[in-house]
Amino acid sequence: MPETIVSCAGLVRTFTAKDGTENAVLKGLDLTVERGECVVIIGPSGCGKSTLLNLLAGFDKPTAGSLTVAGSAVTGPGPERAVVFQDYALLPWLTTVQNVAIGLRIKGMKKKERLQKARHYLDIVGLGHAADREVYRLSGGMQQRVSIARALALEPAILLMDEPFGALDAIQRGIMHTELTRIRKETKSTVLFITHSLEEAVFLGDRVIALSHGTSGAPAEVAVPLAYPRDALAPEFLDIMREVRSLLPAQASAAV
Ligand SMILES: Nc1ncnc2c1ncn2[C@@H]1O[C@H](COP(=O)(O)OP(=O)(O)OP(=O)(O)O)[C@@H](O)[C@H]1O
Repeated sequence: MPETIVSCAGLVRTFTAKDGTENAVLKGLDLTVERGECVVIIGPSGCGKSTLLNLLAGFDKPTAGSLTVAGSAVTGPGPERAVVFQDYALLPWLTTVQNVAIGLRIKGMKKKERLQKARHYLDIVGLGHAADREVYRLSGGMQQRVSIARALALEPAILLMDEPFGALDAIQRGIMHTELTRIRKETKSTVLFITHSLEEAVFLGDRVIALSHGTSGAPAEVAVPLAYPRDALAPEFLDIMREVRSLLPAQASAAV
């Protein structure tokens, strides 16, 4: 039986400007994510992808509707929802392992245990050898792996990833796609991933969900029943990319 990790029902987020104008970004979104799934969110700029992620992370509160993660209502940030952003948000004055361990303070773990766990997750992201290096000396791709290790170390119910590879060059991006697939297999993580890239969406997702401006109800989605490793040039991959593109408005699909 699948276990629901994320459940949004009738989720509304309306922003009100100083002059009273209302911007209804989410108008009653229904969405679920099951344990172990990688759900990718795609959609035109400004449609509310980051708004949704911020609500899930507990950085923002819905105007109406319900939002639960791992069976509990979201009322603020928590270690069961780890966020990975495009900028790595690392502390440059700390070493790599200290950067990963620091997030574990929130769990009240002793220092020795924190460092042990941090080293374990650095091994998982392939950075065990760089544990004691100054983090700011690492490449962009390596720094993004550190931020993923920091998120994984929390052993969260879900990893929330907001365009995490957006700042990487094409080669690093490709490496990170393969790595994330491997890490998911190894840690059985549940992931909600935001991207502008159709190829990234189909490469990583079990399901790709397309938001639109003012999404209400269950958004359109495409299942990606392709085995790993996925070949972005295979006809069945391209067919799914086309299907996902057809869910986007013409201007947005021209841009991706
Ligand atoms: N704190 C805020 N206050 C007011 N308006 C906001 C706030 N956060 C987001 N918005 C508005 O909500 C809408 C959705 O923004 P959001 O950042 O979620 O879009 P997005 O789909 O992630 O866009 P992009 O793909 O460009 O990153 C935009 O119109 C934005 O201006």
